[in-house]
Amino acid sequence: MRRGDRLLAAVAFRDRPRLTLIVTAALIGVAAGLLLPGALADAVDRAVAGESSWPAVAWLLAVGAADIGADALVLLVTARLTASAGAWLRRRLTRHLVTLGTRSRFADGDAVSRLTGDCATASGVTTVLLQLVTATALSTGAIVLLAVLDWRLALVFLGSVPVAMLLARSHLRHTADDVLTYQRVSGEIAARLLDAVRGLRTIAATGTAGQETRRVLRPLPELAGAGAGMWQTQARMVWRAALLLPAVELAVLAAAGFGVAAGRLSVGDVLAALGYVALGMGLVGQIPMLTTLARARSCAQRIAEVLDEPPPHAGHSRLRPGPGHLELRGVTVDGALDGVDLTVPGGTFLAVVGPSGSGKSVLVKTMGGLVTPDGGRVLLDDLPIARMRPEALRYAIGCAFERPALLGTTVADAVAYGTWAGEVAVRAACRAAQVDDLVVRLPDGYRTPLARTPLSGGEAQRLGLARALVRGPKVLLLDDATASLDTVTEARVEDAIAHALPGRTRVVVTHRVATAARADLVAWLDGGRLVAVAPHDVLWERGDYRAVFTGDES
Ligand SMILES: Nc1ncnc2c1ncn2[C@@H]1O[C@H](COP(=O)(O)OP(=O)(O)OP(=O)(O)O)[C@@H](O)[C@H]1O
Repeated sequence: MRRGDRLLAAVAFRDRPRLTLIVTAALIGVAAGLLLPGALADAVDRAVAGESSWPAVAWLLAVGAADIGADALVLLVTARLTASAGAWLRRRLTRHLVTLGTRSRFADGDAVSRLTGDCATASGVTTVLLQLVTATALSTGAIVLLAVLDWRLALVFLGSVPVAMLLARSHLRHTADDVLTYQRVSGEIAARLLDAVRGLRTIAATGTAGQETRRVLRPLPELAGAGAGMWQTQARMVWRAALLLPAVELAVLAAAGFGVAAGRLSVGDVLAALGYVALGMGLVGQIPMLTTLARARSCAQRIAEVLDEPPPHAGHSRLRPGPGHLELRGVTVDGALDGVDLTVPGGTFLAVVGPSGSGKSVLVKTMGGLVTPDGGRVLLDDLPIARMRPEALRYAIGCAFERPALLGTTVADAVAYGTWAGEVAVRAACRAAQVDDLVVRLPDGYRTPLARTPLSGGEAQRLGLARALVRGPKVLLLDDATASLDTVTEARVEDAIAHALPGRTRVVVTHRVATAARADLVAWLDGGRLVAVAPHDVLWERGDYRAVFTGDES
């Protein structure tokens, strides 16, 4: 069984009480539907014979009411079931995507389209299956009842079955490719759109709105082609089915006419036979539902693809007491780092320097457990960080980035993000990050919504820094996290951090010579390899080290 089909089965069977209610109501609906033609025939025959038809009419009304009531109940409950299934799928997918984090191989827009469109379509599977199963039960029951009425009529009706099967086969064959193409291209357009939205500033600055619109919509003809293909197949199916029904009705009616002439059938029986034919042909009318089922299956497969991505291995060890001693042993990240051995004693201020693309960011992300090395290990106080509980790791190692994403509703939320930090701790962190003055001047201070807080690059960086400090980590990793600050503010931030979190290990990626000069040690990277680890003054003797900052080896 495909993984997507197993997911659909889980969607269909997850709410057993509601499903039981729907199946019961559907069974009542099917029974009532099958009884209806017989009840009608009985009422008509009694009326034609001049007998009292009240009991038959009452029965007919009761069966009709049961049919309508059951259908209404099925509709109501399946709507709720579909809504809760959609929410369940979205919760699972969101949780998994967030857990995968930067390891996710799915483009953002593609992930969004799976989360919105695919979840919505897949969650409708119960309705689709129910309609198909109900139609099959009604058709089968109708053929049996037709045979009970007169086996000749059933034989005439069964003549239409091969035609109906051919219709279904041709329908499925034509829609399968279109369905897959439609889903794939929708994801592609969503991914392109998300890139464009992220780059709106650049698009405005470069005056490329038209060009970008064309780029986003380039796959549109393919999407339109697949969409039109699906509709054409659907339309073809509908008119073929619409031709088949009267043809079969006419054939059965003719056969029933002979039955009446031969005295085997009454007028009411002819009416009943026509009712059974309509019910029997109901399955043909449901053939387009096979397209919906195919779409639900391919959507579920796309969701399952994400859920099948193995989440990062989560360790179980608690934090080991220690000064924040970091050690990298033979750390290799394919394409970025090549067997890096580095020891950062607890409490050290380490600057990481090197030319652009030398692997500085990847190095600190590996130290923080944000990038899993392809080889080697990172140890914090002699414990591999891969074995640490994720929540312990996040409190032990604080990370701040060059372009922090500030998450949360208010400024205070953004700083306390992911912690239980109260107002006092949030303010202390903001003071250390030299951003408290700015926040208290906002209209509602720390309660100002982020959406109403226009921030410069440096201000956002300082809030990102405060978010790392609020956890009181024993290791602080700053990946160009103060690059937008002027050198005076940057030095003030460094002093304030040293004062607020004394004795903590700090690893700072920097392009500034002044920062490297203030550090206890400098790790110099080039081409993913560690060139040297030494105090700045010692390294400054070397022309190639000076060239990292000045571009001039003399
Ligand atoms: N998670 C990753 N896995 C593998 N390679 C990566 C990863 N992230 C970045 N790279 C690659 O590693 C190389 C070094 O990137 P990195 O961002 O570490 O450079 P950097 O020294 O910080 O550069 P800059 O000073 O310009 O910010 C780049 O070629 C980049 O494409």
